[in-house]
Amino acid sequence: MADSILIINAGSSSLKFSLYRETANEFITSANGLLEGIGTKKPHLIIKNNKKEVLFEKNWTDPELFKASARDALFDETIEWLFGHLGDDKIVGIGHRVVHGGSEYSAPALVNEKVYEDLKALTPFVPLHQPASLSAMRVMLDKSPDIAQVACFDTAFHSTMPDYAKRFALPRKYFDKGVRRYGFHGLSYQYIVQHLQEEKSPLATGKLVVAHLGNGASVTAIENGKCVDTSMSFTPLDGLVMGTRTGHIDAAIILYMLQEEKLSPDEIENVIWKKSGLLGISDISSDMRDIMSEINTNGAKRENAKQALDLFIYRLVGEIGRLSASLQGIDGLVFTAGIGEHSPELRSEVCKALEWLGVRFNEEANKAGKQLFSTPESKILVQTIPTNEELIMLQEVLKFAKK
Ligand SMILES: Nc1ncnc2c1ncn2[C@@H]1O[C@H](COP(=O)(O)OP(=O)(O)O)[C@@H](O)[C@H]1O
Ligand SMILES: CC(=O)OP(=O)(O)O
Ligand SMILES: [Mg+2]
Repeated sequence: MADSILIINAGSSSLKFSLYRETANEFITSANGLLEGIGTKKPHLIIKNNKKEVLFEKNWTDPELFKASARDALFDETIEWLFGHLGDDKIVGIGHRVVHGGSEYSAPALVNEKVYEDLKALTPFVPLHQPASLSAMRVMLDKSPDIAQVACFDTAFHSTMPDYAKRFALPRKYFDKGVRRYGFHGLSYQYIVQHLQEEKSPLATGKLVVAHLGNGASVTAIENGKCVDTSMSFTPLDGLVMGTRTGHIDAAIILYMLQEEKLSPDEIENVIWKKSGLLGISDISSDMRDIMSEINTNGAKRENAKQALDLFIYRLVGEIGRLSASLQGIDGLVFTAGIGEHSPELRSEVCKALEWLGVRFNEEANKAGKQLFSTPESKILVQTIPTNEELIMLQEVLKFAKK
């Protein structure tokens, strides 16, 4: 019988989980699960062990389970499997990734009914992300009220931003109501800082920009391990071009959609969160791999794909420039998350566009996936570091776990 910790990362259409089992005083991954396609006709669950062997796989065919409202039912079945798999092992703590902690939660918090209600009140700020975390939390609170559950916030890392980086130029009352720049992907940024500290990298105490480029994408300016500014703001819609989100747009476009196109708030929400970004421009896909393959294979929509990629890079480079100015120069640039970790082509284009900043890099080292791929004459250290948001959550849960 061993202690286990469950880490849950609930997204708008997917849910990832990692189960860690204590072996010789260390928590080691024993299973990783991905429940995808929530709210579509293809809900799919796959669970693998730490050797990447498939432990369990399921496709659902009941149309009732194709609705977004079936999230809890699908999650329930996933948890059933997990509890069965545990055997005599005992879950001593659960970590939930919560995208928004508002102005009140700037550190991980033990979930109780009050915390749950506080987080629920933040739903209008993050309509696609918060309901998913809350639903996973509710299922687990009802199922296992005695297990310590810890909410780990994407916003927490950014609480050190100076006042001017937290404000919009709106009448004061909005700031007081919580309409502020918060920033997201904080668990990922925290991991990168921790990794640099463990490696005793000079970047751990220097000035750096970290680019978290996944389905959601953001860049953050960090000095001496603390956040100074970031590209996402009130919600994870702002900043860079993303898979399906607009990134920064002129706020008056929303008025145009509302007043001229007579779109409803729900329709506008759908356009700006789910139909824009790489998907909107390319008219092909939200996945960077599909965009690049369309360009490389000279597909029918090659020009669209090229425009999507060019804009993604242009806006990313521009934002790195802005953050470099806010830091008054940088010592390092780090790429992470799906695109950042796996696309040498993208990293290469970004680095070429940053030559003016003193970036020099070795293309072979970049292609080979070497962590450090800047050359000795580069003014800036350029690295690829695989992120590990789950590890940060595991560390937080261990502080609360009832063992
Ligand atoms: N080899 C690759 N080349 C380009 N992009 C990739 C590659 N592998 C993964 N990606 C991109 O990474 C994205 C997912 O990143 P990830 O960090 O897992 O996102 P999330 O956690 O938001 O789901 C995908 O949308 C895909 O575009
Ligand atoms: C905050 C955010 O955008 O998260 P994700 O990239 O998982 O959608
Ligand atoms: Mg992610």
